[in-house]
Amino acid sequence: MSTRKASLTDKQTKNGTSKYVLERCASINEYYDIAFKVMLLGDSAVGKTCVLVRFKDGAFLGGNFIATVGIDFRNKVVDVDNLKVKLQIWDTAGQERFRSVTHAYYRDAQALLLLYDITSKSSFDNIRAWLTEIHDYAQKDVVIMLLGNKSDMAAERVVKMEEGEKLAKEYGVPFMETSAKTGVNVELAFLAIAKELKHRATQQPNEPKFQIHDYIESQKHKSGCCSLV
Ligand SMILES: Nc1nc2c(ncn2[C@@H]2O[C@H](COP(=O)(O)OP(=O)(O)OP(=O)(O)O)[C@@H](O)[C@H]2O)c(=O)[nH]1
Repeated sequence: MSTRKASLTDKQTKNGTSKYVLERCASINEYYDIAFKVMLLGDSAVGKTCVLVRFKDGAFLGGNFIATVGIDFRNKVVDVDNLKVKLQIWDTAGQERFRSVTHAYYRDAQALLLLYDITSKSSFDNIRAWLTEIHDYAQKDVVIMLLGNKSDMAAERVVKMEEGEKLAKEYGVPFMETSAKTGVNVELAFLAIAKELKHRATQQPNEPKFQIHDYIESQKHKSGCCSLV
C-alpha cells in the first residue's frame, strides 16, 4: 500500500482557471499518478463488499453474509489514457446504526457508487433517501453512479432494469446492472468512474468533455454485457 498521498497540486493558470498539476507518486508496491476517493453506498446486503472484492481481487465472496462494521477501504490502481489512477475505495456499512460514522466520510469523496439489489424492492425504494443523504453530506459536484446489483439472480428479480434506468435518468446519473457473482459490469463501473474523475482533473479548456453515459453504452455493447443482465 502506498505510504504517500497522491499529490494533485491545485495551481492557478494564466487566465485564472484552477488547474490540477500531476505529480508522479511512487512507492515500493504501488505506482500511481493521481488518486481519487470513491465510496460505496446503499442498504445492508445489497452487495457493496462483494462488488469491491470482485473489482479488487476478481473473486466472489459467497457463503454466509457478514455485515460490514463501520467503514473500510481498499486501493486499486487502473490505467486511464496512459495515467495510473489510484482509486481509494471506501466500503461503508449499510446498516442504519452506522450512518453517523459514514456521514463523516462523504465530504471528501469524489465519486459515489450507490447500490441496490435487484431482488430487493426496499433497497431500490431507499435509493431516493440515499440520494437525499448524498445531497446533504457530499460535495456538490460529486460523481454519482447507480448500480442494480445481483443481476445474476434473474429468477428472484423484483426490480426491472427499466425502473433502474428511469430513476437514474430522473437524477441525471449513469446506471448499470452489475453482478459481483459473475463479474458482469463491475470493472466497467469502476473504470467509467476513474475515467470521469481523471478527465475532470486534467481537462484542458479546448478538449471535448468526457461523456460518461456514452462511454458506458459503448463499452456495454463491446462486451455484450446486456444479454447477461
Ligand atoms: N447472487 C449474488 N449474490 C450476491 C451478489 N453480491 C452480493 N451477494 C451476496 O449478498 C450478500 C450481501 O453481500 P455484501 O457484499 O456483504 O453486502 P453489503 O452491501 O456489503 O452489506 P453491508 O456490509 O451490511 O452494508 C452476501 O451473502 C453475498 O454473497 C451478487 O452479485 N450476486
